[in-house]
Amino acid sequence: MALAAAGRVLLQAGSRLGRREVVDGARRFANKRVEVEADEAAGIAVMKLKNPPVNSLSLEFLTEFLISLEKLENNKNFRGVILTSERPGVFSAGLDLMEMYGRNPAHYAEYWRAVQELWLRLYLSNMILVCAINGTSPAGGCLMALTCDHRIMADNPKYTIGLNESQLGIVAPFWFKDNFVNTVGYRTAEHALQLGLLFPPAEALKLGIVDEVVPEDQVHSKAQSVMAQWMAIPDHSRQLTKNMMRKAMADNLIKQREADIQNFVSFISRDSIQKSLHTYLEKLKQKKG
Ligand SMILES: CCCCCCCCCCCCC/C=C/C(=O)SCCNC(=O)CCNC(=O)[C@H](O)C(C)(C)COP(=O)(O)OP(=O)(O)OC[C@H]1O[C@@H](n2cnc3c(N)ncnc32)[C@H](O)[C@@H]1OP(=O)(O)O
Repeated sequence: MALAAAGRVLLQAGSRLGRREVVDGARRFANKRVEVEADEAAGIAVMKLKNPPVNSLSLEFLTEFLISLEKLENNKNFRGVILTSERPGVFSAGLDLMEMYGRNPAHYAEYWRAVQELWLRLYLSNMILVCAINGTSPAGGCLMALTCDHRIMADNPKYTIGLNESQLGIVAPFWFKDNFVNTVGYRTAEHALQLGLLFPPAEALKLGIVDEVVPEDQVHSKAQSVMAQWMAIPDHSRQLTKNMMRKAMADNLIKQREADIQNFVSFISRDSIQKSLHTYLEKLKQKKG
């Protein structure tokens, strides 16, 4: 119920943005930041993140992504989604730092609600989600991948994945932490979260952050073959099992959603946290010059 209401708000936000949909033979639809190649006969869609330069999860991106996902969820012909980046090299740089820096409390609250919504929608999706991680994926990018049922990462040692929030002077919220703990186990999560570690593919595989590492040019074909394997399982039994495994964790956020937003707003508004973000943003800039 709460999810449906939030979804309506996002749809309204989407139309406020005035984005026009491009429909190409009903097989491909795109808004500015998300491209969907939808093969209705096969029941599979490929969702490509395309929010240059680094697929950061801005409020506009989150809104467009949620609208595209909802379209697929509402069409019962679609059973599986492959999530990937349109720009190989960066899967997603995570939450958009500019949405959390130098804004007002109302903006922080709106942004955080959308971040929660993305996580809940992906984590509780009835569809099979396969993540084709074709680039670096820190923090919120990693979280997005963690919501999927199966993760395949490109074997490129330049790419890393993990929850690096503590390196930015911020804290991974409890539901990021829970999702991570449920994936890699408590001790690994405790260690990695405190140090804000980012792992190259081989290490990520060893720790269970990803399920498979394959040569870069095989990420998409592998995602298709994994999807075929998952599609062979009857939907009702797979969905009931997924729900049984995930519901308690999602409910834990749903029941304290407003408190979580308030925590985020007061945490991110602190002068000390804004200073940390400023320092990190400067570091990103200096890296270039
Ligand atoms: C008492 C306890 C209470 C607890 C309460 C908890 C409350 C909750 C607290 C807050 C929780 C927040 C959780 C946050 C999650 C996140 O996801 S934070 C984001 C983390 N992301 C990163 O650290 C990645 C940073 N980026 C990079 O490392 C690199 O950009 C890259 C991804 C490796 C790509 O490198 P490259 O291709 O070389 O591109 P760049 O030149 O570095 O970047 C291009 C431009 O993009 C900008 N940019 C990069 N990342 C981001 C980003 N995440 N958001 C916004 N913008 C980004 C970068 O600055 C460049 O900009 P220009 O200089 O203007 O070109």
